[in-house]
Amino acid sequence: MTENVALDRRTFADKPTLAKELAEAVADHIRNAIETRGSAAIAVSGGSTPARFFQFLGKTKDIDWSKVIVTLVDERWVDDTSNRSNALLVNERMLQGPAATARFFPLYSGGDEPDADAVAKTNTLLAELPEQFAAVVLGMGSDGHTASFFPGGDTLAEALSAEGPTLAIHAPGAGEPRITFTLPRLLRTDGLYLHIEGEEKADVLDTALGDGPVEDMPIRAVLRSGHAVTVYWCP
Ligand SMILES: O=C1O[C@H](COP(=O)(O)O)[C@@H](O)[C@H](O)[C@H]1O
Repeated sequence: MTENVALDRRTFADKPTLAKELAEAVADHIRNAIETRGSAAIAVSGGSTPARFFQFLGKTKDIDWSKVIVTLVDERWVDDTSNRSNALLVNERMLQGPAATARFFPLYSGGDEPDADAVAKTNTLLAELPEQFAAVVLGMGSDGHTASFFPGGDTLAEALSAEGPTLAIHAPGAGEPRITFTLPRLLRTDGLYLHIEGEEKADVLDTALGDGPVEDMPIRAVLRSGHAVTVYWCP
């Protein structure tokens, strides 16, 4: 097992404070990437946790948002009018105001299933991404999934090892078919964050940091990757 000696766990008093601090950290990465590489790309999670963080980040004024690409670490295979769509959340909560001039690269490319053609279409769009993300912000489910690396996922092993950039995955706990960036592609990032809230998820993280198979708690693949991970947590 690869021990992650580079785990930095930060605790915040409440959800608004965490969201503001995380937005400032990601904004720093964006500004640095624009300064050093001319543009910045970030990949963010969906679900319910990041909404407040998206609002703070999207309101950041001292970023040239026209040089920023925003994408998702994973997506449910639903169109962007569905309340299950991670893209809808990003559009409604982040890509308003100052951030409205950012480019958004969706992972959902149409149809009922993320079949080979649909994933190829998404991957063609993603070929425009810079080699390195400025920041990747992961979430985590109470089953230990992150991105769409779900326990029991039919392509989990490939998702954790392939170059990608994305692939389709189906899992009993996933709700819908999913598309996810692969772990190797997500690890090509300046900053890697795990944003979790509440005692239950802190306990899940503690369990994940113990021994046990990656297949049971795929977040372990991130924690054991050797990449520095900064955990943002609040009660
Ligand atoms: O389905 C998903 O769930 C996880 C966790 O979401 P949360 O609602 O518990 O915050 C999320 O990180 C992932 O991007 C999303 O597709």
